[in-house]
Amino acid sequence: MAVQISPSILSADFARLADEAAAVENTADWLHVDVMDNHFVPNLTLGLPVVASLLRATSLPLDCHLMIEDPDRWAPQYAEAGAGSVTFHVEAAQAPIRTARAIRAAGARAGMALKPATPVEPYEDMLPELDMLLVMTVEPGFGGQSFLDVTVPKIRRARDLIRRHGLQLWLQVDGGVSEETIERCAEAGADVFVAGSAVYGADDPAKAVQALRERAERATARAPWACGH
Ligand SMILES: O=C(CO)[C@@H](O)[C@H](O)COP(=O)(O)O
Ligand SMILES: [Co+2]
Repeated sequence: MAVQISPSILSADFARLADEAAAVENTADWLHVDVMDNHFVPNLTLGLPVVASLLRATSLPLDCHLMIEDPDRWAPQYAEAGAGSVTFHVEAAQAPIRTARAIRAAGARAGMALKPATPVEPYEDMLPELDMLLVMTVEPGFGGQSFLDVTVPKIRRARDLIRRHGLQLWLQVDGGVSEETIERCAEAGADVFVAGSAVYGADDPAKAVQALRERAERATARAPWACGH
């Protein structure tokens, strides 16, 4: 199971998004796009028109993280627009299974996100409906926050559930992921790593992606759960 790095453009210069995407095009796997509506989270970013423009501006697949109310209505539209992956928050969804199926039907990977205090166990039965589970490692809403260590046991429990069910879904972490914290996440079982300030706050974003990948790969190789994968 390969490590994947998804730089978050929340920490990029919004006036130069095409250039900022190009800066990581050769080293990143995805471009993480944080959609915030100022209702689900106390911050406002961008929506479908910017996603449509970004799709034309980069060859990287877009990993859209929807921090919005009513994702049941909006998430399939991001998939129809051409996002490679669309992740909605379960706390905001009225019908998470229907929404995950609608994302897949529109041709994208379906992701479901959990805020730091939302447990994974109640959603065990719906994991087969998903292509990715996102464990938030900060409270959603802002870049540049400190990694919440309290979320690491949940990453471990999520990996354990995925393994026990024999599922292939990816396990993403998002928030405060840096060269200092990425190994903790990888050892606990994460395989897709979002990083905003650690990439776009660096002098060389492309090199920052490589450095994160190397650390995650080293930690994955020594992770106990990796045996048999
Ligand atoms: O979804 C979010 C924040 O809510 C993230 O994707 C942030 O953009 C990550 O930024 P860093 O914590 O890596 O600076
Ligand atoms: Co995000």
